[in-house]
Amino acid sequence: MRRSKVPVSTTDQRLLDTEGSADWLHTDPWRVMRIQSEFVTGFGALAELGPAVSVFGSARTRPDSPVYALGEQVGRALVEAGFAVITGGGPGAMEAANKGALEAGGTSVGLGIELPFEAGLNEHVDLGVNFRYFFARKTMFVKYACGFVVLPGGFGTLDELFEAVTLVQTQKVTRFPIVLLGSDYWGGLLDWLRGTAAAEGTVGERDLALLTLTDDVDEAVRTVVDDGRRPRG
Ligand SMILES: C/C(=C\CNc1ncnc2c1ncn2[C@@H]1O[C@H](COP(=O)(O)O)[C@@H](O)[C@H]1O)CO
Repeated sequence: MRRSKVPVSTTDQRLLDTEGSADWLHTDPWRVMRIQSEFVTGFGALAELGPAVSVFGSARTRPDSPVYALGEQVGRALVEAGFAVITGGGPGAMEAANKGALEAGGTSVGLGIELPFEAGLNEHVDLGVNFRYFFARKTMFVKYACGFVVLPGGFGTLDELFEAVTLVQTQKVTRFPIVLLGSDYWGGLLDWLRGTAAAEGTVGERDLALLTLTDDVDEAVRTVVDDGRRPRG
C-alpha cells in the first residue's frame, strides 16, 4: 500500500497494544474463527459416534402429549435397532427422543443452539455440543446421521426437514431416508406438495418419493435401515 492507503498502525501494534476498543471481537473476520471452532468442536465430538439418526420435532411438545410418547418410542426403537439418536437437545419432542434413547441404553446426543430464550440441553442428553450458528449445527445433523425422523413441529422442524429434502434432491447427500412420523399432522403438507406444488411443476413428482409418511414407529425405523442399504437410481 502507498500514500493515503498506508495504515496508521502496524498489525503487530494492534496485536500488542492492550488499550483500545474491543469492537474487533464482533467483526466478521473474528466471527470466521468462531464458526471454524464450531465445526472443529462438532467434528471432534461426533467423529466416533457410529450409526446415528437425527430426530426433529417441536420444542413446544408437552410431556403429557401423545407426540411426546411417540418421540420416546422412536428414540427407544432407534437405539434397539443399533443407532445413536441425535436431536436439537432442546425441550418437547427433542427431549422425548433423547429420553427414549437414554432409557434404552443408547447414545443420546443433543446439538443445542444459543437462543435468546434458551433453556440449555435437556437432562436426557449424554453427549452434548452447543452451537451459536444454525448452519454449523445443521451440518452436524446431516453429516453424522444416516437418516432423519421428523415428528410434528413448527418452523424449526420444517426448516430442518426441507433442508434435508433439498440436500437429497440436489444429490449433496445420498442414501438419506427422511421419515415423517404422524399422518394427521404431516398428511396435509404432503397433500399440498402433491396437489399444488407438484401439480404446478415446482416440485418433481419423483422428489415426493423422498419422503416416507407413517404412524408406525417400527416402519419408520425399518425405512431408515432399508433405505440406507438400497442403491440410489
Ligand atoms: C421454544 C423453546 C425453546 C427452544 N429451544 C430449542 N432448543 C434446541 N433446538 C431448538 C429449539 N427451538 C427450536 N429448535 C430447533 O428447531 C426444531 C424445533 O423447532 P420448532 O419450531 O419448535 O418445530 C428442533 O428440531 C431444533 O433443532 C421454549 O419452549
